[in-house]
Amino acid sequence: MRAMQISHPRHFAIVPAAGSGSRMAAARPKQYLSLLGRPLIHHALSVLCAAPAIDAVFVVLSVDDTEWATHDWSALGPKLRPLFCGGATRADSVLGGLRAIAGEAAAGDWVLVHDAARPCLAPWHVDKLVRELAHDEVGGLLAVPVADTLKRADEHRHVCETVPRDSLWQAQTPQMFRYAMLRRALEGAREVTDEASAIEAAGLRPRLVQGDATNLKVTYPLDLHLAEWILENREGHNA
Ligand SMILES: Nc1ccn([C@@H]2O[C@H](COP(=O)(O)OP(=O)(O)OP(=O)(O)O)[C@@H](O)[C@H]2O)c(=O)n1
Ligand SMILES: C[C@](O)(CO)[C@H](O)COP(=O)(O)O
Repeated sequence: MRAMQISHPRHFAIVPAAGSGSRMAAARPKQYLSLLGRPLIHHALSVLCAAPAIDAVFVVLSVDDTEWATHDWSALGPKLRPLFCGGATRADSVLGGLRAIAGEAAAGDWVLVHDAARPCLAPWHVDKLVRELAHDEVGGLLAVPVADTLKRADEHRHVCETVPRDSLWQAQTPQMFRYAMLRRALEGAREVTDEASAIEAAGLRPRLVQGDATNLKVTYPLDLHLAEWILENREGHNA
């Protein structure tokens, strides 16, 4: 690891893409499902590679991934770097990616972790996150305020409580933290479903940067149709 860079940190994207997509129940991992004629993962990678603020985009693939090599990624340019070091969980995959780039990342460089399964990432999402967190001591994440009334269910799916939604947000990605801080946090907290949780477990408070609902995660089959609609109807149609 190099010395802390305070003045001009670089920005690296890490895209965990080593999941199996079990909830999608498709014949192949969801990151490779076709979305507007391209692998689903291609859409977010395209935005990240084109973002002026981002210096390199590391895709964390499963160790035995055989599909990556069957696609042509050349249109995305030289920033794109596959790493075959995915782990058993999302957190393991992200940590594997952080370890793999230890030789080139400095402690103070920013890392933006973005799910391969969020294909509707837009350039303005990245710009807003990077701009709003540029001078933040901790970092943070894109998120949207909860809009629905929330119910807690018992084991029979009867409502046992209405949970006040004030100050509740839904976490999205990218989640942006300093390299050394994020690596240390994930080394210490592996049972987490996002990077911010690891940072919180380390006693810090990530900042919430308001995104929007178009940056959805493709989890179930219906989400694929929603993603397609969003990309097709987005102003400027950057799909
Ligand atoms: N061992 C894992 C598990 C997940 N991911 C990645 O983390 C992101 C978010 O995870 P999720 O939506 O849960 O994807 P899957 O684990 O593939 O889906 P499921 O939970 O339905 O199996 C995805 O881009 C996925 O590829 C990963 O890199 N390594
Ligand atoms: C990181 C994330 O996308 C934020 O909403 C989410 O936590 C991933 O969770 P999953 O259970 O791995 O889908």
